[in-house]
Amino acid sequence: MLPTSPGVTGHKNHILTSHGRPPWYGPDGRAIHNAFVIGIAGGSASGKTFVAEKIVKALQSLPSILILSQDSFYRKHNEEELALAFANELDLDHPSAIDMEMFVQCLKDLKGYKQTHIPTYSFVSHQRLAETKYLYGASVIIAVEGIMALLDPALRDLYDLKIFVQCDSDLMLARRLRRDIKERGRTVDGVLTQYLRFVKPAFDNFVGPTAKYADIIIPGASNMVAIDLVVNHVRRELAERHANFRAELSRAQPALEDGWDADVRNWPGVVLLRQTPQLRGIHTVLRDKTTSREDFIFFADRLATLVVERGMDLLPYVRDSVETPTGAMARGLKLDADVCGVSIIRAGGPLQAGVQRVLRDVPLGGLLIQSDPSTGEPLLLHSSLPRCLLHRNQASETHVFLLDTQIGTGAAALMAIRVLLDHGVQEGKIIFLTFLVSQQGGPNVLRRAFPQVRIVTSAVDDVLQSGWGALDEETGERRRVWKIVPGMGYIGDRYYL
Ligand SMILES: Nc1ncnc2c1ncn2[C@@H]1O[C@H](COP(=O)(O)OP(=O)(O)O)[C@@H](O)[C@H]1O
Ligand SMILES: O=c1ccn([C@@H]2O[C@H](COP(=O)(O)O)[C@@H](O)[C@H]2O)c(=O)[nH]1
Repeated sequence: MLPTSPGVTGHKNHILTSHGRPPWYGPDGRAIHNAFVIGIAGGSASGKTFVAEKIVKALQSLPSILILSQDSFYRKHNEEELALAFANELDLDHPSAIDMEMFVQCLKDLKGYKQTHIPTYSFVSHQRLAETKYLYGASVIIAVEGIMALLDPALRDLYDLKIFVQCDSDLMLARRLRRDIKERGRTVDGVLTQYLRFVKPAFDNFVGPTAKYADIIIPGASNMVAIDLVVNHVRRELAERHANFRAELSRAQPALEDGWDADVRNWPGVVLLRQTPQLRGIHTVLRDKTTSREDFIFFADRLATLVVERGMDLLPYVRDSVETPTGAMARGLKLDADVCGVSIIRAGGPLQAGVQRVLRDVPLGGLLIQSDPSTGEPLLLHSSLPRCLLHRNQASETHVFLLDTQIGTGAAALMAIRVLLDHGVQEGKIIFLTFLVSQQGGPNVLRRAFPQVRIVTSAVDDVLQSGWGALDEETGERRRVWKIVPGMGYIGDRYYL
């Protein structure tokens, strides 16, 4: 757990997720635009955090909003620097006090929809802490606040909107005195010494002059009107982006490319399980609407094992030899890959259990993706990836079994693959394991966007039918639904209900 006490920066960098994250990529699977970034600079205690929090609060109906604080990027201090800091004699207001390179890199990652790890800094111990904070999915707003947020040109290049909070210096000093004594364990003398020696000169030399880069100057007090203007501007910008995205999606109806075989079964990346009598028998039970829940679970579990076992054949193996109990040597193979499983919740559940039966101690994670009832768009509601995927260098070496029992339109699959790629997983190391795919729709969408992803399926059904679901009592609306025909119905419901 990260410390969330005052004086520690972990509590400042947080993502607020409200209604889920809509697609941040187009039908080709590539990101359409970058996250919208707001840079907020101003003197110490001018009200930067206050402004950032008010903006985020006003925009809370938008998904995935992050406040990123420059305070997290103070450098690690050695013993000598620490002693100076505790004596209020370390200059923490000079630009060199901030690890600007790391700040820029983290912001670049977030703006490009990649995951990142933010350092944590304690104002009480004047030190960078051992913990880092994993951040991912801030697709909409990143309000970057810090005294030097507008100083570095590389940082400025990343902002879509630049704000400077202009505050009277007496007010800043009064606020700082109160805050540093209450939250950062300082004394009146200490705060004043540091202020006169470092904070004020740094403001005059470095911070104040960056106001010229701002698109908008916000007063440090009584600033709700200015904040409202900013919020309206951001809303307009984001609405425009969303409208463009919709237009692009509607233009890109899935269609077979020239030269593609009309039958999904013959596509290079699609591995269809051999249609043996036992497999067909299992399918018959699962497709039968009169099958009891107990039988459904039993046969779904059997099918999951067969699908996962087939997926195992797509992983790399190396030669191995072992001595047998007879004293002879036997040549064989051993698995040569780090593998994890990520299921699309909750229909991926039966396959997740299958992966656990086949690969002992396999790291597992989940992605909760549901469709928006009003637009039909997929929404990423929750992501809990296994630890091996949180760091890019490890993620790039890991094979991922992505698990969902059906691929219909391919919308959830596309989103899940995008999340994995954002974390650095290699496209060719993603193997989608499923019970059933539709001949139209899903595989077509996936092959077009991510041709290296392989799909292992136990069946291909011919029809993908769209229709309207049951009436929602609360909204009075019906949700657009897709079903594979003949299909197996909603496998998650039949398995878990
Ligand atoms: N517009 C405002 N109205 C009232 N109090 C404010 C306002 N802006 C900031 N403050 C108060 O001033 C103090 C310092 O503000 P903060 O936003 O933490 O400064 P900064 O992030 O610039 O260092 C906080 O206690 C905050 O609540
Ligand atoms: O260990 C530290 C690190 C920084 N400071 C002071 O913090 C302010 C910047 O933070 P704001 O939230 O923008 O006020 C800067 O003026 C440093 O002097 C510190 O006191 N101790």
